[in-house]
Amino acid sequence: MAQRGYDVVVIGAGPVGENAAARAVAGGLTAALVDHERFGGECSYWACIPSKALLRPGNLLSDVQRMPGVGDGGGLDPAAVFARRDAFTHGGDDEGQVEWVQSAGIEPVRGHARITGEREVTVDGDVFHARQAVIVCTGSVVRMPSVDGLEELPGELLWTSRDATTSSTVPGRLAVLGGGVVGTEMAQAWARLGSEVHLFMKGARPLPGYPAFAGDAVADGLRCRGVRVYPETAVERVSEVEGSGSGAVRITHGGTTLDVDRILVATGRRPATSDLGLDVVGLEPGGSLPVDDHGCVSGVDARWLYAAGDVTGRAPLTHQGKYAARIVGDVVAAAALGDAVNASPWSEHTATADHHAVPQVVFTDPEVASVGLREAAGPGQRAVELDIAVAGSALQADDYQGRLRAIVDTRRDVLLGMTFVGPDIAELLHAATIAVVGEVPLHRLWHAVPAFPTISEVWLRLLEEYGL
Ligand SMILES: Cc1cc2nc3c(=O)[nH]c(=O)nc-3n(C[C@H](O)[C@H](O)[C@H](O)COP(=O)(O)OP(=O)(O)OC[C@H]3O[C@@H](n4cnc5c(N)ncnc54)[C@H](O)[C@@H]3O)c2cc1C
Ligand SMILES: NC(=O)c1ccc[n+]([C@@H]2O[C@H](COP(=O)([O-])OP(=O)(O)OC[C@H]3O[C@@H](n4cnc5c(N)ncnc54)[C@H](O)[C@@H]3O)[C@@H](O)[C@H]2O)c1
Repeated sequence: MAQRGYDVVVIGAGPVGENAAARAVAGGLTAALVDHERFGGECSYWACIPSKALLRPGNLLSDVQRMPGVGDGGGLDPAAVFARRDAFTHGGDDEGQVEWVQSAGIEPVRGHARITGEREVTVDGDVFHARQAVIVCTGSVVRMPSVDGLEELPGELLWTSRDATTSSTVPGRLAVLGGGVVGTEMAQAWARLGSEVHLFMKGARPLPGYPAFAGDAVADGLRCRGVRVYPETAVERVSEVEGSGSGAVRITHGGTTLDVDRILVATGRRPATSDLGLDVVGLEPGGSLPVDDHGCVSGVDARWLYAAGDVTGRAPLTHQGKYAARIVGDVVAAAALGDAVNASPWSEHTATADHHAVPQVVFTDPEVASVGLREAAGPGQRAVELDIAVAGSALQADDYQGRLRAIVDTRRDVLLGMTFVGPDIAELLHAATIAVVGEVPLHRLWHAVPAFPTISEVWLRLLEEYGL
């Protein structure tokens, strides 16, 4: 049993853990980074990167099909799409990622980490002492819904997001359970790759956290690609179809049945804390690790336990987790040097954006992009909604359909949130994020003249609609 000492021990080498460790090292500390699976985490091999690699060809094809004069684009070549995806994920090989970790001056450690005491982590028998801090970045894992028969289903028939992002076989018929972000993106991708897709959801439309016009547009887009959308439909039971040979799943809903080849469960995720030793520090295993705005875990004395990313239950997105990681790394480095932690909102040590300006893009066709508030939440807030119908959008695609909603603080004349839906709007989002974070007065935004003819000209229409 070896004993090793570092200033910081980071558990979990996903995008968040890597950034926390790198930032601590840049601040002059030593850091060990432990992972029990692949360096690069969920995002690199089973989530953001492969899912976007699967979606982009289909969305590009839709762009082509909306444009007279460039042919119909043919169809997708699934083998080529899978090969490009596998190039992005290096076929699951994380050696390049480990090399980057080493080049950043971080010590990579492979193994399962558990907290075994104050400032102490044990990895497969070896004890790591963290002089300054332990930072937990263990991410999240799939949450299985309680559907009758799901647990008994043979593994090869049941897909999670890991199968949906890594499969190189196109199922003939695919049922998707859950109309959230994973459900809609993967329904879109696999329909484009050739599957007959059936998308089941509890609510009236997909993407329940978004304005209704966004969910409706995504549902229409999916239907347009042949997806059968089942709103307000509870799947009551699933079972293997007997004698189906290669395997098929029977889905029972509302008194009818449907047979498919695979079922993808996309009903959410839970924090990866069940086997982390949280009980040793008086926390509940399996729950999220609530943190303050400096990333310090609440309910643990002496400020040595920090967390960032999906495990905290804050915004479960790669970019927001990396933002939290940069802050935690800087906070821990400052504390080690005896420097004061700057507790002011919007300071280098405070994750203020988590409360006001979390951006997210759903890469369906149409895309949905939002930051900050999506609904007016009280007095002094006004929702301004309009179609995206400017010269730039008309030139972008024939029959371009898009819409936006802005939430404005009418007392301060600043933007609190923005939601866009439409083809090719993802890159519009950062302008909105800057306006929200910078609290740029709308009368000043009036002078930010959008170039003609771009889709961004909708900003001018928005300000006119607001009354400028
Ligand atoms: C299908 C899908 C698509 C997504 N697409 C996007 C997207 O387009 N954009 C976006 O912003 N977000 C997206 N997300 C969300 C994104 O993947 C997560 O927010 C992100 O991966 C969180 O990073 P993390 O570092 O906190 O956790 P993870 O990436 O999950 O990494 C955690 C790491 O910790 C390791 N670990 C866990 N427990 C231990 C332990 N006890 N000991 C050692 N190691 C441990 C794991 O092996 C893993 O490597 C997507 C998610 C899914 C499922
Ligand atoms: N582009 C992106 O930014 C992106 C892409 C994919 C995932 N992610 C992130 O990953 C996380 C996980 O995504 P997700 O889609 O798994 O979770 P989610 O929480 O976004 O969606 C899950 C959906 O499943 C529904 N649901 C739950 N139980 C159900 C049941 N029994 N039957 C039918 N529907 C049921 C929920 O109502 C919800 O709408 C999210 O936080 C998301 O932000 C982000």
